[in-house]
Amino acid sequence: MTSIFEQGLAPVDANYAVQSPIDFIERTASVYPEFPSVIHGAIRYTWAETYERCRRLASALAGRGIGKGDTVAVMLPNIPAMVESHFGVPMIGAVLNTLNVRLDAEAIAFMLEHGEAKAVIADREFGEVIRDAIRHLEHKPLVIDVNDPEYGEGVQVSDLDYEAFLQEGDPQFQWQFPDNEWNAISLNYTSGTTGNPKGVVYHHRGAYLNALGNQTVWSMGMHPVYLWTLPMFHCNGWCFPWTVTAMAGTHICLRRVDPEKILQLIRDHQVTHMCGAPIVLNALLNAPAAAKAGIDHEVKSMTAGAAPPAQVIGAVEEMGIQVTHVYGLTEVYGPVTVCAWKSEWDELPLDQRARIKARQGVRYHTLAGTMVGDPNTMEPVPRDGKTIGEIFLRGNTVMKGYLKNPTATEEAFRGGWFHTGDLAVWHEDGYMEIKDRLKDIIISGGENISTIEVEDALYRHPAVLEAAVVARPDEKWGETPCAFITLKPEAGEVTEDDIIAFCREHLARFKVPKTVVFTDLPKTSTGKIQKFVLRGQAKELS
Ligand SMILES: Nc1ncnc2c1ncn2[C@@H]1O[C@H](COP(=O)(O)OP(=O)(O)OP(=O)(O)O)[C@@H](O)[C@H]1O
Repeated sequence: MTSIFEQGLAPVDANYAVQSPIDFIERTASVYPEFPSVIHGAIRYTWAETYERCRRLASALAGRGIGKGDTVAVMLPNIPAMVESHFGVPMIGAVLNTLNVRLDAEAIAFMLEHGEAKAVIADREFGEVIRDAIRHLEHKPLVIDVNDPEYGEGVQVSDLDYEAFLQEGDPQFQWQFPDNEWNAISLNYTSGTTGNPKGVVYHHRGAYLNALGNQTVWSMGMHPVYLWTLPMFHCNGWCFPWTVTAMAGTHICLRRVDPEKILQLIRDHQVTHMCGAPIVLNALLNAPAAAKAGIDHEVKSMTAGAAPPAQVIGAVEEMGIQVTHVYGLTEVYGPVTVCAWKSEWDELPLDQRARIKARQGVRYHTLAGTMVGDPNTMEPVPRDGKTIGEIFLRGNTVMKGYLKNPTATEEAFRGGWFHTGDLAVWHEDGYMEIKDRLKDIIISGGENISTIEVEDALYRHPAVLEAAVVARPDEKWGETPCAFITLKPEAGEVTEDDIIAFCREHLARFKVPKTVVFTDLPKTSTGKIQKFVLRGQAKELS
């Protein structure tokens, strides 16, 4: 007897195809050609037009000798050219390197050189930086200038205009599927909250899976109206350029995060979905009441990038915006776990619901496994909601590795898991809850203090707009919590003592900040608070 496994049913062309998210645009453009694809101010495209523009881009790049395995860098805000790059570049087997638009010329030059970019597509807003960066390069890439009519300023980066470049391309270009789904689709440098950028390489299969994973965990139906409040340069917009296209949705472009503009676009276009760091949600909450008025349709938001304080989740939901809380990193294509919601929690009071939702949750369907474990023994911690361990992830939506950095790659994958550097507890129901990043946790008198827990308490203070807590070196305790706080404009007089007294009511005594600094908080381009900058400031205080 031979088993079914031994019947020689090998994969053949008829039953085994490469998985790539560029496939989605062909389907959407052929099924829904007249549906709106991209809206940017006065610019409106249909899916037939967007598909044509992507094919032109692919063809024009190929015409300039760019092809399989070459890197094409883009320095773009969330505009149509950015959506088009997510398809046009990989259509020729090239690798899309989305650059962080907040970086300076030196950092950009490093990335262009390290990633060996053959072409750069750049918006004039960043013209000066790109010009400076390219001056430093030995091998000059082809530079394409994007003159966005919605911007109309900036510095021209080359004589080759993006629209003219598209005209060089064939709108019916017969693009090729990758011959292997393990081929690289994109290169994303880590955003540098830790200061050391590493080139994270994604493959077609992972991008395809995470794009569909997003749709599944969010129960996203057909034709979402998706507002680009998350930078597409960050983990390829968490794979949403591909998700929204798969669902024949409309990409609503947005050059910069401006709460009043966001609220206006939500109203004008009846936006159904948007993503962003908790700080973006907080900014919407604190927008003027008039700007918030008149939104009466259902809006869904997905948040990650930092721990959303329960207070922020509760207040946003009260405002009528439903929150889905996800967690991930650049190394795993954006979000890969979700606080999967259960209807039995619907009846709980808002505050309790928000606390449950503040947990980072369980794996996406498209991720193989999560574990909270001891980083030395790699043994899982007990599911008691108390023991802290590191979060480990594994599966098809973990990066290929770091570009030209085998040591860091090996280290990151040690023991068969991807090491996140995030510390969490595991609850009895299998949901993870982050307590801190390994490098952020405060150790005071031998006790661990979760900066997230202290921040959560601070956000409950009615005068606090934003808060971040870091370790301040201390002779007696080793470290003590130091709180940096931005007050709401209408807060009035609030003192260090007021904040400390408030924290005493909500936290164990050893967790209460010993120092409070009122200031503006330094942030990354994705809206994350740069704790390493604050740690430096806290050190100086000592
Ligand atoms: N839902 C979440 N809750 C708490 N923290 C989160 C959540 N989502 C993401 N994070 C934090 O963001 C980190 C991933 O961020 P990202 O990959 O953008 O890198 P970065 O921190 O901005 O830059 P770098 O890795 O260079 O320091 C996670 O490791 C985690 O610490």
